[in-house]
Amino acid sequence: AQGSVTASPSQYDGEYDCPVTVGTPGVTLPLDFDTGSSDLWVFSSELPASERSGHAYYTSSSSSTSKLDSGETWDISYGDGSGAEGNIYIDKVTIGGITVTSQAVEAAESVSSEFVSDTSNDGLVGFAFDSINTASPNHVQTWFGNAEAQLASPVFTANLKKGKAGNYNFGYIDSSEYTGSITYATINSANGFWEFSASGYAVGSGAFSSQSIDVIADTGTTLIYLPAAIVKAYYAKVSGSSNSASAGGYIFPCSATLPSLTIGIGSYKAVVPGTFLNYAPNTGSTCFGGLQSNAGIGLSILGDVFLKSQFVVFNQGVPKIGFAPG
Ligand SMILES: Cc1ccc(-c2noc([C@H]3C[C@@H](O)CN3)n2)cc1F
Repeated sequence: AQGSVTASPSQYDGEYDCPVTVGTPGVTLPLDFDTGSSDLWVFSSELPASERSGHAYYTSSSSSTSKLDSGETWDISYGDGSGAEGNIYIDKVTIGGITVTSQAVEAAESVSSEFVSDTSNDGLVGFAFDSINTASPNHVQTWFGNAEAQLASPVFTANLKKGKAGNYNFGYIDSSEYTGSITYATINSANGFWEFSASGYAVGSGAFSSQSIDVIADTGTTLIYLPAAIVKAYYAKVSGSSNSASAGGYIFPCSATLPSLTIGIGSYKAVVPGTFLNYAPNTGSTCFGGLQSNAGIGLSILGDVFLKSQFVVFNQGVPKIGFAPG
């Protein structure tokens, strides 16, 4: 089997949500696909009504194929401090025409305020490695982990776009979605992430600095977070920029012309256009950067601002990750 699903950006490309059908009869929910976590969870009828407002949700008792995964609970926290928790049902989950008949569906009994107010999604699908799934006392498998048996190849691809719909494909690589050739990096999955070493960076037309940068590819993170020294070197080329405590990061005049950012993957030079690095308006005539410091995060993240400039192959078989111009 192979499948494809549309990925729709929320405002400012804050996240990319995809339709996922759960249960029988199916309820279709927009879920945030997140290669930085490994829980599939949904808003559910078990939430207080106040926390469900503005959201669609899964009602296990209305699904003829739902079965309680007795004794199992989940409790997840995300990088921004948001989180959710609840219990678990086994039910059918279809994405892009591919059905997993016995998927662990983590039903939310409580969600943090960030999720209540983010009405773009009704939950998340984690595409990282099973080791960081939060189900307890036993891990449950990711949807992709369960779907792999149906796929010709243990791969999914991300073809995210700036300001318009893109897609995720499962089980195949569509050569019409990229140009040139795909360059792969070996993945170290010891921490449960799609983690690899980038080979360096360049700012605009400046010299490429060869250095190993430990990064994760995370579709659930909006921006790019790199070591402070690299970020400082980037904004040194943006007149009027400053690292603003009140804004929570680097800002600059919205009229600024931003240089591109090149990230090395092996010998491949992945270029993020300067326009992608003006993320969104801040206050007044200042704008907020798509590249920010990883200080306090503990690792560097290639989030959507980077990923939407590339075609990305996530190969869980090896594991390895591949990049080509999108
Ligand atoms: C309201 C809301 C908050 C956070 C997230 C979120 N999803 O993925 C991630 C990153 C950070 C890391 O934890 C794993 N990937 N963050 C999504 C939301 F809809």
